[in-house]
Amino acid sequence: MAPAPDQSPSQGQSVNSAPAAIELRGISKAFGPVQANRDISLTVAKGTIHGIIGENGAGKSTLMSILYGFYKPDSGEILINGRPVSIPDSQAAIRAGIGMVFQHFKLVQNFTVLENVILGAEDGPLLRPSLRRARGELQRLAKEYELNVDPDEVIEELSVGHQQRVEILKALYRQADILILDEPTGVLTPAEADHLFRILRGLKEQGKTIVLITHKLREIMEITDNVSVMRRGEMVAHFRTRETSPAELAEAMVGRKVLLRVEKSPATPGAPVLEVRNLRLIDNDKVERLRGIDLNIRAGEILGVAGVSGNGQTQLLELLGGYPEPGSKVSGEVLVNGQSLDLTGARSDAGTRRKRGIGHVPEDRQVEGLIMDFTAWENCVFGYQDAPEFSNGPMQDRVAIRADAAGKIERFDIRPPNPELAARNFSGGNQQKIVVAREIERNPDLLLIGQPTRGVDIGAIEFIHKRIVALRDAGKAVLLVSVELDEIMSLSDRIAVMFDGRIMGERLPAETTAQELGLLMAGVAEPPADADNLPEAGIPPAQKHVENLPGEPA
Ligand SMILES: Nc1ncnc2c1ncn2[C@@H]1O[C@H](COP(=O)(O)OP(=O)(O)OP(=O)(O)O)[C@@H](O)[C@H]1O
Repeated sequence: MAPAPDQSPSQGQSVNSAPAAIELRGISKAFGPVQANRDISLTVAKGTIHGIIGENGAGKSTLMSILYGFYKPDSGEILINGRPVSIPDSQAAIRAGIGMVFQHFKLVQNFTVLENVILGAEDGPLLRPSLRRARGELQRLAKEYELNVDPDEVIEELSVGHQQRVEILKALYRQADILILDEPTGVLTPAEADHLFRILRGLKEQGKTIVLITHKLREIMEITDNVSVMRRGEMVAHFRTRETSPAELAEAMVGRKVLLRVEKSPATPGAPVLEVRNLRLIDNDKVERLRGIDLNIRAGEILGVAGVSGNGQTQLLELLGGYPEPGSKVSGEVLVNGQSLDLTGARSDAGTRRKRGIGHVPEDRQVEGLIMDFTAWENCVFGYQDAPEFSNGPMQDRVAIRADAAGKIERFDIRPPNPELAARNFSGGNQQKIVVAREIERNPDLLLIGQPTRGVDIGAIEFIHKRIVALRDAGKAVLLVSVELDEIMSLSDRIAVMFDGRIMGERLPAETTAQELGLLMAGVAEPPADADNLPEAGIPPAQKHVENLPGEPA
């Protein structure tokens, strides 16, 4: 492994030797038998952006939750600006100048931006004079840090990127000097992520200290000053970012060399497995999400669907997988192995799809992929519990199901390897591995897989990619939806780009570039002559409300 640069006081302190913004000494925390943090020390210099990386379940979120007063450490000390502090709850964290932006936002959806920002803040909620002051302060902060949001907008009307800005504003309004962000870009479009990074740089220039948890080494290299690496509950290395490389960081995280690209031979496509003709869908809000999709996937082929989220990919996957939004209207034709797939009738459910050999890794593992209160072994079989190998006459064969789950946990290195643990007690990446293991190991003829590596660490990404390629090599068809262009480019045999409910074009990975795909993702089929005037993001145009599918009486 690469030598771990020291974390002697000089590394953790700023040039003028002011005390470090954060110093953790000997922090330990166990959840039952799981030692989530073991004797962790960490120094974060004032006015820097400090990355924390590590495999899924390494203990990153636990450590930051301790710093934010969510968990009480079993032992250890926390110093903020050189002074020992006790942080029994998040109010104490806020008093110590610490703010946190979680992976799953904690905003009240039917409150306005302003109400959310002042909710629970010191000067009491919703008092008239204070509301006026709060509005002024919010507008000042929003302007200063480029966090444009309308104070009167209701949260549920905002995009995810804007909701995240509200979370940041909430922390700044509480005068946070230290801001912790847990995987902040997982849910953002590329343009939103760029904007977030500009905001973070601005905050740093104002002297704020930022701790960033991320699995994306590109982000670490782009924005952090220092980076610390956790492995299996321990802090194993610290680096100055400009002195390290993605390969070195990957190795420090996983403890072995990691391939940062996918190795695969050219595809040898066979008979058509999925044929989609003129597929249209109007959702419950009467927005036309799919506007005539045509695509084919053959056996032994991976079709990657690229696009900025919100352009219909979710509806496409959900509809094919048997989870369309209730009340949506659908037309068109889908054939799987030459046989028509019921799109709206009694056999359009996920269970019937699975019996037809369609595996589905949904984009949102917590809502559609897992039952969070059920154990890992139950989740490993969820949807396939009626299969003959899991039945003992009319009863479920729990011995067989548990044995099957134990195999999946071992092969996919799901940690901790405890089949009795409820899904909600696994880290995000390990939850993802449970869903992927369940669906891939059924060896489906057609695998629908959405955001397969969201929140997944670099070693597990390598493994999941290998398994997807192996499925293809075994003659199966894969429909891959991902907002990660790198993932689409390296895994796909063909790439279809979706924009505003349509396929903008298809390309072969070897014959296209990220720039060309980016233009298609922004809705531009031909590069404009005026290259300076390229659109930035693939946000679909204002959504038109429609009532009827073509051919239906108005
Ligand atoms: N409330 C809890 N109860 C039981 N175990 C928990 C709890 N919270 C975390 N753990 C366990 O502690 C370990 C560390 O989890 P943590 O969420 O801190 O990891 P992480 O590094 O943030 O992972 P990821 O990158 O997947 O989000 C994991 O093994 C996890 O299963």
